[in-house]
Amino acid sequence: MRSLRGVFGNTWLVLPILGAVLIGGTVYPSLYAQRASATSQYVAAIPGSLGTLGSVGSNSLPIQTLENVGILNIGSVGRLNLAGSPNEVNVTKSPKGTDAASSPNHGDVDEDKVEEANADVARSSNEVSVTKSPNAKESATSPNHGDVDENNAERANDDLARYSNEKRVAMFPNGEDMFCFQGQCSLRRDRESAEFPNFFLGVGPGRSGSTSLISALRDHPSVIVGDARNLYILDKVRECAKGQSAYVDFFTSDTKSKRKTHWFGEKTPMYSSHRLVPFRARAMFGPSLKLFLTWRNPAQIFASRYLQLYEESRATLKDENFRQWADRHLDTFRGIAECRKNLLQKFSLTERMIYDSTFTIHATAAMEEYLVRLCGHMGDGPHAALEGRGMFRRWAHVFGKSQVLCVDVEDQNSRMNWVLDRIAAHLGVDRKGFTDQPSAHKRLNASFDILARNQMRYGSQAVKEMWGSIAEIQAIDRDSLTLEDLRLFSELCGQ
Ligand SMILES: Nc1ncnc2c1ncn2[C@@H]1O[C@H](COP(=O)(O)OS(=O)(=O)O)[C@@H](OP(=O)(O)O)[C@H]1O
Repeated sequence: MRSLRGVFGNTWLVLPILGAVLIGGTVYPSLYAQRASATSQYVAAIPGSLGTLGSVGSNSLPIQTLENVGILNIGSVGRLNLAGSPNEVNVTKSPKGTDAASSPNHGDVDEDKVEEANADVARSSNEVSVTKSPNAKESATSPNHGDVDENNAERANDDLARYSNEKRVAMFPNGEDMFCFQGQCSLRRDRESAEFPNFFLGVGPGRSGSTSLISALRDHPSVIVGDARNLYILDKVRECAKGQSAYVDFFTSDTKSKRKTHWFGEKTPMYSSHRLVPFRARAMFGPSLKLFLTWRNPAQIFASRYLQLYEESRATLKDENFRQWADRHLDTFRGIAECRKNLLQKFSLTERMIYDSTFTIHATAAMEEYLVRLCGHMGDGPHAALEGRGMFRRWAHVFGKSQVLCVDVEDQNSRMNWVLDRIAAHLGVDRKGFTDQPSAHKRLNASFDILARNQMRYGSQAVKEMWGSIAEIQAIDRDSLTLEDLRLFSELCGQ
């Protein structure tokens, strides 16, 4: 198995770090001090854990533990010499540079929330500012796009190194790991101390049937769904910092004792597009979190979204026809993808490699934080659909396949009782608690026809172009898939 060191081929960097840590941090005192301070964070986060965690901050960690806690692996990521790279990091702009560069994260819905989430990412990232591009006004608003100059690359490299040492994983004596991300550490799977010992999240893209899934879940007597429809917790650093207590206000009517026997959960489509959410969720709930990933053909998602905006929030469409609207988001998507690709190339990595089984989740988290800081992420739930079935790989990497259940909207449509069987098995709840539901048997691509009629207001050319956009969106998913992705998709979706 390739380790990160193997991937980067910089074993020589690891040895001094290991030496320094083992002799008590004399050569790399800051590394050691940071690790010790991270220990106090764990202690603060976990009531009653002082005794068990004391050893994490001691001066005599065995090598095995250092490997396990990720310090060596992550340390090696942090030491990569991005700043000293002979080639400057140039983020290629998408063809329609202005739109794409201005806002990697903009979405059509709830711009406030999206902006807040962006600001959170920027704040949490020590604000690596980017060199202003010719579209200065708009680029400047985004921490994430544009050309990255050498100083900033150097600062980013420092940030990555700091991240690597501060936000770690600790090992409990019994071999259980605890994952920390941005100061938030997962609690032990100790039912007494966790606010929500049994928690699930709906993390599928918007317009993929997430509301009907959550309604079915809400129906079960052992399942309690958050008060509001979309809770927007994990896309905000501020909320994540509260740990599981961030959720308490949304479940006001339910007592703490009920939380030990019932499943609690929420769905927020934004979680599918925010690249850091899987890591935050892992830190907040630990490895036992259950996930529901609703899936729908990305082109259908786009058609459904456009029509929803047309009905509910026409102003955000700025009178764009479907082609113009879709192009705007395709440009943003491609701009982000290009930016990530260029940065990853500096490390001789690809998207696929950082979600490969040879990468620890801690190393993937460090890399994602860095990429999100410089390149941004899609800012609206439905737009995550452009990532296509690759999204299954990301969630399975962070939680393991057994924690992720795919719910394809086509199955909700044609065999809902089969879907309910699977949901009950996934949560381990009594199947009889779900009311049998007739399948909807809606015409699933109805949105395309409705969209075509809608586009007539822009003329027949707009209808023709609409089909071009739809083909492009479908091609992104199709062309990026490997056999392995397809296998994972079939396995998780039960197909
Ligand atoms: N059972 C079943 N069969 C077929 N289609 C279904 C089903 N349940 C939900 N849907 C369709 O899913 C779309 C809404 O998805 P979401 O609930 O995820 O939307 S939202 O992001 O929360 O607003 C919306 O799609 P469109 O009708 O194409 O707009 C719903 O009709």
